[in-house]
Amino acid sequence: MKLLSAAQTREADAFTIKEEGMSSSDLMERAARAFVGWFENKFQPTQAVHIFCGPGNNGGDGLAVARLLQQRNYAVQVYLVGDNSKASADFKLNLERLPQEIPHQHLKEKQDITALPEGACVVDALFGTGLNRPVSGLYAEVINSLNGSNLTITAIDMPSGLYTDSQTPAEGAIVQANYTVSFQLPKLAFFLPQHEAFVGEWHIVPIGLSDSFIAAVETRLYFTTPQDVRHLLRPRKKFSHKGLYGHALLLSGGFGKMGAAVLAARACLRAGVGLLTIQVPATGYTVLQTAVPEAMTLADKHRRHLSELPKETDKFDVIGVGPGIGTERVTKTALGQLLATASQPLVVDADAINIIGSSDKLKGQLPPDKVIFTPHPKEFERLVGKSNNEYDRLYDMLDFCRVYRCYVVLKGNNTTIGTPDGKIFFNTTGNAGMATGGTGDVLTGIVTALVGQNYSLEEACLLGVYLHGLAGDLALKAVGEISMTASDVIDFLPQAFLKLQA
Ligand SMILES: NC(=O)C1=CN([C@@H]2O[C@H](COP(=O)(O)OP(=O)(O)OC[C@H]3O[C@@H](n4cnc5c(N)ncnc54)[C@H](OP(=O)(O)O)[C@@H]3O)[C@@H](O)[C@H]2O)[C@@H](O)CC1
Ligand SMILES: Nc1ncnc2c1ncn2[C@@H]1O[C@H](COP(=O)(O)OP(=O)(O)O)[C@@H](O)[C@H]1O
Ligand SMILES: [K+]
Repeated sequence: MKLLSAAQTREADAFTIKEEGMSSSDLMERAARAFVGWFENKFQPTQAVHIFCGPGNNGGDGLAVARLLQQRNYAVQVYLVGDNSKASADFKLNLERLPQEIPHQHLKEKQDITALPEGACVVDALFGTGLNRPVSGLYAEVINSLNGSNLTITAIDMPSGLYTDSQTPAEGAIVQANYTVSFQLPKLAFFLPQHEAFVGEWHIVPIGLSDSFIAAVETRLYFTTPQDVRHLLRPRKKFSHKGLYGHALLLSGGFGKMGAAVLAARACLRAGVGLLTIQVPATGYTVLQTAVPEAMTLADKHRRHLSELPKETDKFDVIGVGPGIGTERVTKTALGQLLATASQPLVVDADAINIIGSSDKLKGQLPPDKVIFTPHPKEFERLVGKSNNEYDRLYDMLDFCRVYRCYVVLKGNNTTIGTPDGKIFFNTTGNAGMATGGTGDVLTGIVTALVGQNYSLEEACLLGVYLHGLAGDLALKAVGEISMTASDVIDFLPQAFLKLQA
């Protein structure tokens, strides 16, 4: 699904209003109803609701929400913050519609801010996607007092003060919401870890924005939904044989890190590869033969480190390289040979990223349109460099993808995939239980398997990352986030495939 900028969201609102022949206040009413539908499921009418409204349409939403909640027997109190003389037309309309029984108070200066009762629910309707400068003055005072209140805050559309799609200047006050209930589509800001404390848990409520507008609008930003990836999965043909599902080679493992090779290999097999060969340092030979009997194992001549490529590398359809390999000189040399000679796609992870990141020569040898990097944030920094903030990191990632014509899978809570043609996809599966050693090796195995099965590199990234997170989400239900291990993620991979196919 596409992500829209704040400006595109405004255009989508305007287009929808025109297309459906309704007024902007009708759309606002729809938005308020959608918000209230979510709110009712979350909070009981026994809780007092304090709604803080700014001067624009976000404040207008807040006023409409106040009216609808009061109809549903919530005890509502409204605060009109700042100077409302220049308020938006739909704000004014909804202020007129506000029933007299709902107490409302103007907050015009700092002294007007009072403490809220314990247990109250706060609704933040100060600013939404129309925010156009950092929040200061009275609005900042209100925001700071809400943030200090320890009350549960639910933001309408956006946590007030946070820019929708660009870096918020450091001096601006930002609401720290527990929940953000946003209209129709998530906003770019929700996907950046630096905003966790502001956005809280985000939810989307549909408001019927024009499908045709969204289909036509140009963007390079996407988030992955089950619908987006489901259709990518290809069923197996009845008369097919293992030769049709690719022969993958994994170059992985090192002394003390043979487990990385085991995890990547097991995941690779569970993700449907036809044949798998693993090359490990000689001491790992028995480990791999025992732990992964389905795979063929080659022993490197070096006991502790990878130091050579197999004799016939051409026969493999894909090569996954990196988990557990270390950064010894012999390994660097072998990796250099691989980059210089590989004819097939490469999935590059862990220390293979670190080695390439530290050498401009190796970067210069990257074969175009053939490499997928799967760095975690530290490895990303070593490969691409340090960015000023997480927006810049997205642009730096795209630059890197464009210059080297490669794919980058930046791992994290919303793993972010960059493509050489300038697209960015945010994944939506996965959980903090996966923050444990070895889960990245599992991803390498999965993506390698998918490339081996002839999925395009973009498809393999999207599908692999989605399935990896989904397996983690299914594991979460069975073992919880604290006990989850990388092996659990592999164990739930079959169910993840089944769920996506269902
Ligand atoms: N369009 C639609 O039909 C629908 C829209 N919807 C809702 O509308 C929201 C967008 O509404 P919006 O565009 O009116 O902007 P909004 O976020 O309320 O802020 C603008 C106001 O704030 C002011 N202002 C800005 N920054 C400021 C600052 N730092 N400090 C102080 N003031 C500041 C700015 O004033 P000015 O810049 O003129 O001083 C202006 O008055 C969207 O998030 C969703 O909730 C839904 O109802 C669905 C239908
Ligand atoms: N908080 C989180 N939410 C969702 N996924 C996470 C979280 N933390 C880690 N993960 C996932 O777990 C994997 C960790 O990879 P990585 O750091 O390379 O681990 P390792 O090197 O131990 O294998 C990545 O795919 C990442 O997306
Ligand atoms: K808001």
